[in-house]
Amino acid sequence: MAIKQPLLGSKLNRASGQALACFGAARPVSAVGRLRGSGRSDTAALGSAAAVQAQQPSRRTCVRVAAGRQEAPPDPAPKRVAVRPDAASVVPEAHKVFDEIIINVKSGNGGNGEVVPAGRGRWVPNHKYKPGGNQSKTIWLPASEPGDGADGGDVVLVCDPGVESLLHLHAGGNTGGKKAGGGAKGDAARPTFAARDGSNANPNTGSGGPKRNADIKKAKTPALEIPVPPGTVVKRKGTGALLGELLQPGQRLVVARGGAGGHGVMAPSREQNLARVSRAEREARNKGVEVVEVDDSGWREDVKGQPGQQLGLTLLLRVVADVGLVGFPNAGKSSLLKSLTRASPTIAPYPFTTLMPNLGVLSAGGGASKAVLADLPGLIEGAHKGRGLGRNFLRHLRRTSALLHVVDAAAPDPVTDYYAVREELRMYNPDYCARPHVVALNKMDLLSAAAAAAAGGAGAPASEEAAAAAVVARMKELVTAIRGAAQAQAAEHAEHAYEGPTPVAPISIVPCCAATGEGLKELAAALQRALGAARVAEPDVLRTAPDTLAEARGAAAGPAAAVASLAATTARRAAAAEWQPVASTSGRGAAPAAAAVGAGVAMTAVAGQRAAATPGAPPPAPAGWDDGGSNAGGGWGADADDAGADLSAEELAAFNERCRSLGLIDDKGNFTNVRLPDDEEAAAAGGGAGGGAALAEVDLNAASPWMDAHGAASPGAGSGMGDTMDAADGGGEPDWMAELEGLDDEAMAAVLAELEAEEAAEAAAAAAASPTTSAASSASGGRPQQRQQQQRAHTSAASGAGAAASSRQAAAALAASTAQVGDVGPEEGEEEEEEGGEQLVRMAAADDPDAALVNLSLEQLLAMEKEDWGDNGAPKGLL
Ligand SMILES: Nc1nc2c(ncn2[C@@H]2O[C@H](COP(=O)(O)OP(=O)(O)OP(=O)(O)O)[C@@H](O)[C@H]2O)c(=O)[nH]1
Ligand SMILES: [Mg+2]
Repeated sequence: MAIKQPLLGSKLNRASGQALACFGAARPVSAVGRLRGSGRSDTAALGSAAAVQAQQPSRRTCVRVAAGRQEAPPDPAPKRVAVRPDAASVVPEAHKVFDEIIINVKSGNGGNGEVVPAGRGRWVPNHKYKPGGNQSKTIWLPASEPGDGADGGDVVLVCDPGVESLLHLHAGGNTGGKKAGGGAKGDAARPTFAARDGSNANPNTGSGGPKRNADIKKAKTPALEIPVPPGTVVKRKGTGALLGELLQPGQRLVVARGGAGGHGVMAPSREQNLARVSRAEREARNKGVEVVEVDDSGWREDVKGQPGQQLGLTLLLRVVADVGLVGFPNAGKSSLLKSLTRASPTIAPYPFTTLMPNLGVLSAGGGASKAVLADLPGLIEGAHKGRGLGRNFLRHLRRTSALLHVVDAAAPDPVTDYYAVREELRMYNPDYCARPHVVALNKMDLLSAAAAAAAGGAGAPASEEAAAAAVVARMKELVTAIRGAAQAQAAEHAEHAYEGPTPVAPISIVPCCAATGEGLKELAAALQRALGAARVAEPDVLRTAPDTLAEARGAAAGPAAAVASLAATTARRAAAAEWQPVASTSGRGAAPAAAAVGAGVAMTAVAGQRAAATPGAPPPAPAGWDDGGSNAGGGWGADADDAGADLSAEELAAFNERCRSLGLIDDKGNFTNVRLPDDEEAAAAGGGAGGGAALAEVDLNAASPWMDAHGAASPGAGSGMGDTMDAADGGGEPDWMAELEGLDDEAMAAVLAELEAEEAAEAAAAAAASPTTSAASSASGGRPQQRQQQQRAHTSAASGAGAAASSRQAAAALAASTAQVGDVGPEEGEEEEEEGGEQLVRMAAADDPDAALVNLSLEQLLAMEKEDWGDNGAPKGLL
């Protein structure tokens, strides 16, 4: 009985049979095995083209290759995409992300192969012919030399150190705005880069190809090279699959393989065809296959060139730099980069002047090697969640080894600024906080000017001295408080057992002034030390040393003692360190700024002497998270600028007071679980109790001399920047931050209306998806209310943890700490975030049956945790 077995379209490919006939080779081709179009259509996936090419020999069923061919011509020079630094075309996109782009790429189609009628040769022009010579004009080309079509051009990304950004790709592709060969819906606006198609083997068999000499086996098609800057990460759009990273100059990544050229085929003669068909039929029948139809047109498919690949790519730039400059907007990062290096970034008195990282090479500071500094766009609170495009900016830190925290010393609360940025780093990626870092207290000139004004006016010698003293006092206070904030962050990390390495203290805190150049030498030296530390430090050294952690944990038992013990640790380090006085710059003039920087020397020396004179000072602590004192001679931990290392009783009191004002410890000296709230939380708290009141005062605009001076330049009504950030907050979508900048009132109203509509749609979708949470969310009227609910829940959970008296409170603490784990998770896909969030919530609920009793229903808790997880910036993509 005949077995009915459809032959994939019920057709046989007779080309296979022909191969047997032509070569008589014992190829493993069964009548059912060789199917029409086999192996020819699977070129969509990246890399499959290579596999297809590997199969090519087996596909050449009817090609006879003549011996003694000439060598193939050398590859033509690859075509390069012109870099168009046409800023005009991108200016309207201001405040969008330029270091990320989605592009379409399309590799070239393969050219068609040649079909030569069986048994027939032909006369072709003789290229060696010269008039008057003895060569004939034409030569007889045997019929057995059909030419192959050329492969289509590849699309290749090339790492080019001469390119600094992805801007040139934003300027458009090379297809004149056209989408090459179709593409997914909605991607028409993307820049499209298409490589050239392969030429046909013979102009008679297709269109466009150059006339080829039959001696040439296969023409080459130049690849389309797209230059990208070092540090470009390439992902497949849609799946997010990482295709590769380009780090080294000259590195190449083939992102789309050109389609394979069609094979030259000698068309079978009628007799051959008949014989082949009947043989295939016979073989199939012998195997019990019922043959419905025999397709002998397969060889024609072989002649056709394969289509090229077409895909969407997401290109991200993570700069490759040694030091990343981080800080709030307007802190002076770009100004410092400009002063420290030869880079010329844009500097302006409005936030988000810097949209893309600026690179500069630091050769000062006595370091043997040159360091690349990357000035990043400003961060704001909530950056780790994406506020103000923070996530886009934070990812640039991935490849830096050390950080320079730029703090505006003249801002209302520089310490809070520093702490806020540190927290953003920690919540985005805890590893960032374990990197050696230097704090630059920038704009000391403004501090000095303010002090001089307060002391009775600049110019009078007596008041100048008083001003200098006031600046020194302020600087000392700042240095001490920043040290304290760093330690408190480490202590908090230990107390809550957050994931990741413990945040480290700054290697140096350097007062400086980008405007006058004061302190820059010291800053450069400090950066070199930080880089030295990063180079020598094992990963473990960057992490927490157990003994230091133990001290930090002791904070829970005796907070005041813990603060003292932390301070003592620092003092021990100061005593043990080989003090290296900072080169004084005070000799340059009697300006208060110079005095302030010079005061760093005096204070360093005083601190060193005082620490050395402390009776019974314990031996130096072992290398640790903020220590590593073994590197004498200016290495890791040699805090030459650590003016606040040794604390007197009053200083300690001031330090505690500072911590209290920051909300890091409560009135009794206990470390609190208070985090710096975002603007919404501050608004919800209404300048409420405890640290909230102090924290609510944080306002980038208020009372800032430099902002006031330039406030009028800010767009929109009111205080510009502040308004913009609030609007971005209200929208809840970080990317709106960019969009809102510079909009007029009308446009702003339209954007806000759109935001509201979107939120309403979101709420409706959420209600449809989850009937249990819909009641709560609709009752509370959408996302802002949901957030407030979450905040209330969060607050009650935190306060429960503080009291720590009952199992319910323990439950709240558990829930809170569970949420924190989510906060610091690494980046992953969005779906994973959701799943992970739910999982954690379920775990929390399962572990703690009392959770529902802590002023919260389980539904509320679920909603809160989901919200938390979604907003915590946890990981989208591998950034
Ligand atoms: N007086 C004074 N002004 C400074 C100093 N450093 C920077 N500025 C000013 O501060 C403003 C902001 O400087 P930028 O360097 O653009 O600040 P940024 O941190 O790069 O700002 P973003 O790019 O927006 O994040 C500019 O008007 C600078 O002139 C300084 O040391 N003293
Ligand atoms: Mg800048």
